[in-house]
Amino acid sequence: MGDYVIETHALRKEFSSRRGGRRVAVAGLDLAVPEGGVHGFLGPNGSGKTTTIRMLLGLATATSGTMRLFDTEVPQRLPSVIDRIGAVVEMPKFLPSFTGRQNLALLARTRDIPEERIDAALATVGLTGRDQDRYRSYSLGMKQRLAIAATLLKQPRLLILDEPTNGLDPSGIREIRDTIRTLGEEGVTVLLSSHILAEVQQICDSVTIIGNGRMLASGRVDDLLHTSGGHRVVVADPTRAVGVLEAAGLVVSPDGEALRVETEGSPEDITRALGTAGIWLRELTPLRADLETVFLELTEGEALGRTTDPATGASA
Ligand SMILES: Nc1ncnc2c1ncn2[C@@H]1O[C@H](COP(=O)(O)OP(=O)(O)OP(=O)(O)O)[C@@H](O)[C@H]1O
Repeated sequence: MGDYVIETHALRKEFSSRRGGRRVAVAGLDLAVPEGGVHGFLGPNGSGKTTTIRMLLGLATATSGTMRLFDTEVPQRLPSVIDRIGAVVEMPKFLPSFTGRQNLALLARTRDIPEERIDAALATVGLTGRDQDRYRSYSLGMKQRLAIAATLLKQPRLLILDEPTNGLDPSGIREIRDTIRTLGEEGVTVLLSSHILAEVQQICDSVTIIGNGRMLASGRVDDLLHTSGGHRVVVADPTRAVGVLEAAGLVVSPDGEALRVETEGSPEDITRALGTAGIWLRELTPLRADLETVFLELTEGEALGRTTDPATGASA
């Protein structure tokens, strides 16, 4: 305890379904988010990310389980830690005819926050220079960054962002990514939920991958990617090489002009087998699995949502 900014234990959330059964949105989730850096909270659509975030923020009631933020039990003691937490769960309502800066100034005044913080917040999200434009002229990405700037006014130690890149074009995604990376480097702990791995892989230090409300994997991105993705092999005679490699007990598949030797084969196994048969390598390249591949393997076959029969409790 104490090393994690967010901890949940056996967290569960059930909704009543229209058929009178129960829909299990979060099914016994143990989440542990270390302090500092960017933590990806990843899972397919409907896997329970938003529901978990809403429970952490006291916006939804857990059916059972426990949650701690900054080592403090929530929702019971949420008021004592809420000042340290910023969250963008849905787009806040800004005044369209006000500029970005005026919107922030209004928020600062109503929340009794020194207006001097506005410049820093705008700079962190990369809106300096566009702050005098009216909100209604902002692109979706700029609106999203202004929403983040608004939460930065209270200088949070934990920032929770629910799918901040949803609906953005590639340049908008890049801008949000840069903003989040900056925050992580400044020592803020960022919980970043997403269902698109490729978007977040570069900026996450650690991740939790969920499916159907359950944890499928968690840890440092480097460790999750450690599993080799096999090897690419190029030889003059691939047909003969396939026979030789398979005879050595390796799993081989064609990969364009090359061959792909699956994860079990070490570089030594491959070179030994081919060399013994007088086949000389032109190329041997380790294939590094990316987070998207790990994610797809883990979430493959995960049905979205789950309903239990009210009488038997069995999954339907
Ligand atoms: N208010 C609600 N009433 C009934 N069911 C709900 C409610 N909110 C969420 N659910 C269900 O709970 C499950 C998890 O939804 P949730 O929104 O938490 O997933 P998510 O991982 O955030 O998905 P997305 O990436 O699409 O936002 C889904 O099956 C959803 O339909």
